[in-house]
Amino acid sequence: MKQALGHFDNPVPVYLLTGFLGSGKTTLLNRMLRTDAPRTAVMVNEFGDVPIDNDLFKVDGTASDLIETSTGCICCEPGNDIVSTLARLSEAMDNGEVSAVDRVVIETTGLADPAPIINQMLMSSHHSIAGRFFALAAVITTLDALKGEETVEERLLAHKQLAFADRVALTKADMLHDDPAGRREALAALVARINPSARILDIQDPLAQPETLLDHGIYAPDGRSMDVLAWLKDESPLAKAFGVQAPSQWLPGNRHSDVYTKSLVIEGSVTSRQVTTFLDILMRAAGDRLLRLKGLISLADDPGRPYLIHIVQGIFHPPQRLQSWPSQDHRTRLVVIADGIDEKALESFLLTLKPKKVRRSKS
Ligand SMILES: Nc1nc2c(ncn2[C@@H]2O[C@H](COP(=O)(O)OP(=O)(O)OP(=O)(O)O)[C@@H](O)[C@H]2O)c(=O)[nH]1
Repeated sequence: MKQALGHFDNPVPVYLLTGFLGSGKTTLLNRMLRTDAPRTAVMVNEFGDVPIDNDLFKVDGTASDLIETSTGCICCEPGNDIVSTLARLSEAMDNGEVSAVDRVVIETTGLADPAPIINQMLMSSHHSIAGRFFALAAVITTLDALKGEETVEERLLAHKQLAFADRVALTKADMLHDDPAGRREALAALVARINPSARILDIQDPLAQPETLLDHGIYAPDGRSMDVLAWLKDESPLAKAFGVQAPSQWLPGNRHSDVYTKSLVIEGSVTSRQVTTFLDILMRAAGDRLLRLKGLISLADDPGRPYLIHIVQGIFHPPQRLQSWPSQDHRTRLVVIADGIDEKALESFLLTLKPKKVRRSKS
C-alpha cells in the first residue's frame, strides 16, 4: 500500500537543528526521539571521515529512521544535498521502503552555516519534491551556556546559527557554577541583541519539552534582522552566479583554513591509564584550540563496554562507560576538530595511542 505523503497543502514539517560544535544537538535530538514521539526522519551529517555520530543516536527502539547525509567539506558545503535527500526520503516513502513520517529533523554539523540550507528549503520550487511535500517549519539552535557567549562573539558562524533561530535551546546551564544567574542573564542579553524574536528555552526546564521546541509553523525570514536577510540574499543563485562572495565565516583571528578534522581508528584495546595520559597531554597542549573531540574507546579491562568521551572547546565533559557497543563496529574511534594546531604534530600525537599488546604466556 502506498504511504500517505505530505502534500502541498499539508507538507511534512522539517526542523533544522543547528548550533556550534559540541553545544548539545545530538543530546537534545535523542531527547526528542522518545519512543512515544511522532515518527521522525532524522538526517545527520557524519562528522569527519570516521563514523561515530550515527552510533550516538538512539534511533533503535523508537519509531524513527536515521538518514545519513554527506556534505563534503565540513566548513564550506553544508547544505548541498539536503534537498536531494528529502527527495530520496519521499521516494522511499512512496514505494513503501520507509513508512510515512510525521516530521523531519535535520541535525547540521557544528560547523555548518545554516544560510545555504535555509535558502535551499525556502527556494525549493513547488515543482520539486522538497518544495511540494516538505516545508521548513523552524530553526532550533543549541546555545552552550559554558562557551556560547564567547563563541558567538568570536565566530561569525556561531553568530549566524543564533541569528537564524526561532528557538534557542540553552544547554549545559546545569554546569554553570560561577554566578549562574549572572551568566544566564548575559546569555539572554546576547540572544536579545542578536535575535530578539527568538524564544529561549533552557533544556533543563521541565517546560522545554520536545513538543515546545518543535511546534509546527512555517519558517519565515520576514521581520528578522537585516543581517539575516542579507545572508539569505548572498545565497541566492543570482548572487552566486555574479560571484558575490559570502563573508568569511570566521572573524579576524579565526581563519577558516586553520580549522581541520583528524580521525584515528584503532583495532584492539587500550588501557585507561593510556587514555588518561593521552588526553591529559592533548588538553594541556591544545587548550581551547581543541574545538571538539569525540571518541568511542575500547578499554582493555572490559572491551565489551566502550568508553565515550567528549571534549568541547577544551572542556572535558563527564565520560560515560556504556553498557555495550552501540553498533557492530567495536573499533576505537576518535574524531578531532582542531583550530590552529600544527597539523603534522597533532597527527603524530594521535598515533601515539596504540593498542595494548596482549602478553602470551609461554606454553
Ligand atoms: N551537563 C550537561 N551536558 C550536556 C548538555 N547537553 C549536552 N551535554 C554534553 O555535551 C557533550 C556534547 O554533546 P553533543 O550532544 O554530542 O553535542 P553536539 O552539538 O551534537 O556535538 P557536535 O555534533 O560535535 O557538534 C556531551 O558530553 C553531552 O553529554 C546539558 O544540557 N547538560
